[in-house]
Amino acid sequence: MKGIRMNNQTSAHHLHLRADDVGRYALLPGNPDQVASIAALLDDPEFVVRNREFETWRGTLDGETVIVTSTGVGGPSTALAVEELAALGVDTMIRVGVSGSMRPDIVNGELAVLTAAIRDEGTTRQYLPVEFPAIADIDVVLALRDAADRAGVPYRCGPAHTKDSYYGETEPERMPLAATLTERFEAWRRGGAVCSEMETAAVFIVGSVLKVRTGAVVLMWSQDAIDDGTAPSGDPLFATAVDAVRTLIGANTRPAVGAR
Ligand SMILES: O=P(O)(O)O[C@H]1O[C@H](CO)[C@@H](O)[C@H]1O
Ligand SMILES: O=c1cc[nH]c(=O)[nH]1
Repeated sequence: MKGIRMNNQTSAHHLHLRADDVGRYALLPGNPDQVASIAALLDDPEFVVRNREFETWRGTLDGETVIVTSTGVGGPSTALAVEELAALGVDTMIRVGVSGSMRPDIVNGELAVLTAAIRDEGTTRQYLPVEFPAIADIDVVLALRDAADRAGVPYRCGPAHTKDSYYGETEPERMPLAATLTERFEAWRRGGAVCSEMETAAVFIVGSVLKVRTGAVVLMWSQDAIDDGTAPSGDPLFATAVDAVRTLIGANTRPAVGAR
């Protein structure tokens, strides 16, 4: 397999997936515990394989194979998941995650359709200079926005803040760099970031480099919910992501930027 390490020439080094396990479409939650719940919305869901933080289930939508693979937390594991899936033939990937809202008016459980990501992390700097924007594919964004409309859930569209340190975001005052973290977070907020999370920049930048389509939809915890631990339901998030994949399958288009 070109470009990635394989185990005995058969399965991808980290995901343990083979080319005939996958189709063109993948949903990418961070959390392995969410994979089966998302796959349950596909036809004929079945467990495929698990290695490390990477659990994969497979099903179909309108006859097309769709896989659900967890990426784990953060850029490094997410980047290698995108790399291995792209090498196996997946050309459309949607992150399905959880985030903290960055605006006081956002209600616990609103969704965010992410159009871009602030690259406040380290992984993507090993792919492209920071001047290169981490942006989603336009067709994936529109499919997600239409799906959120159909789901009838409140949602925002805009950029995410992607970082490496969860506690640097949620408890910056504890960090030696407290003043810098707080000042930068306020700048992201004033620039229009809707939420903060840990994987989207890697999905978008590695997707750009590998010429695959990417997008992301995330559930937003309100600031109060982050403080008191009130988890919003994941059901509208999962339904929106799966509905968007159905739209993209129906359109049957391929990534617009270059053929691999
Ligand atoms: O629920 P997931 O997709 O893992 O997303 C969020 O949750 C984790 C932090 O608790 C980070 O991975 C962050 O991006
Ligand atoms: O505030 C939050 C909530 C979930 N995930 C994050 O990365 N940050």
